[in-house]
Amino acid sequence: MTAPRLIIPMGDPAGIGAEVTLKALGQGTPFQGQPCSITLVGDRQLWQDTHQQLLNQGQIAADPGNFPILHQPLPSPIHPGHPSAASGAASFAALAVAIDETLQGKADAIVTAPIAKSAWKMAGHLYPGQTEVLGQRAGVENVGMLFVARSPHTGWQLRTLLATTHIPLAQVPQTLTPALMTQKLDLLLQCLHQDFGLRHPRLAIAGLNPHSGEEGQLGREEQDWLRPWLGQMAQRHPQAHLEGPVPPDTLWVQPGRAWWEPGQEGHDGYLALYHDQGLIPVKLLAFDRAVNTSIGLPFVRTSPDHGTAFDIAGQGKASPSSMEAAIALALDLVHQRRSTSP
Ligand SMILES: NC(=O)C1=CN([C@@H]2O[C@H](COP(=O)(O)OP(=O)(O)OC[C@H]3O[C@@H](n4cnc5c(N)ncnc54)[C@H](O)[C@@H]3O)[C@@H](O)[C@H]2O)C=CC1
Ligand SMILES: NCC(=O)COP(=O)(O)O
Repeated sequence: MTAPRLIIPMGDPAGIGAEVTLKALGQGTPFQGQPCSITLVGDRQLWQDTHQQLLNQGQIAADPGNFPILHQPLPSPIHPGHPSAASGAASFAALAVAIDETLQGKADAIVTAPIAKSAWKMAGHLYPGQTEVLGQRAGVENVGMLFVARSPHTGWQLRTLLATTHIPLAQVPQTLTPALMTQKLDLLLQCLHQDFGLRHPRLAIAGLNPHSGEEGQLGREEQDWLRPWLGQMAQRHPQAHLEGPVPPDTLWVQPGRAWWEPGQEGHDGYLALYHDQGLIPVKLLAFDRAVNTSIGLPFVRTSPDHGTAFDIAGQGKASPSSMEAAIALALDLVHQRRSTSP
């Protein structure tokens, strides 16, 4: 069996993508003792300049010269911390190359460095994020945004799927429908089985309103359709244990305990109804180690949970820990899928 082949597009060249990637790769490969091959995508000179700058600061960073680089020249000069149409065009092109290579069977997993959606817009690429581009190019409509983080204190793994992602808050109630929720729940259960080996998972599903609506006094979605929908889902998935709609504030008490206190149990997965409902607890607990994973794709895709960090770009201050976790999880998922594929 060949070692997993990972491909890493640089992300926004005005951000911290190259820095966290080279720091995470440290001495090169194998990665944390695991054999793998890594291909970098992006402007060769920028990879090399980033390496040189980190070396000048006495930091540990892998030499990009030790990896194959699929060179994507910058359309015009980039200034760290300043996203532009050029930086957006470059990050979009690098992602497109990584997807093409993977769909052609030349890589097993894509580990994306962060892009800026605003820079994509400046470059004329009107996508809410990388997830949608990955789904479209892979021909998959139902892609899920799952955040995965392992507690360094207890070893417990937090897994949170977002039912809706990059839409304005005001659009959340009308976007959430029983059909969408069914798609996302099916996807989460399939992923927990395929990628994490969990056949009988315990899941908690968030409510939308304070106190899950308090019998309609604080919002009606729970009683109008979320509760009946959950009843149907319990019949559709008798192998799983589904709880909800859990009041969205108290939902996160138990994962907090499971994260910090040995012996505490959390659920195997959480279904949050919108971006910040799921990501505020994820980032509060695990900003330094959570991984954004796209589920439903025909290949593995992971990414650090943070963004481009333009405020510290080019300064050598960025922490590589979430990128390290993203690379490690990509390797785990490739191994897991290989072991379960027929
Ligand atoms: N996976 C992706 O491609 C993601 C991209 N973004 C994009 O990133 C851009 C900036 O978003 P923000 O909300 O400002 O989030 P951000 O994560 O880039 O920055 C938030 C704060 O965390 C700090 N930070 C982020 N990563 C860090 C690291 N590795 N080490 C040390 N400090 C770090 C930053 O300096 C900043 O103070 C936006 O354009 C957004 O669309 C945001 C999240 C994920
Ligand atoms: N908040 C998560 C995020 O912005 C990542 O989005 P994507 O680019 O991975 O779709």
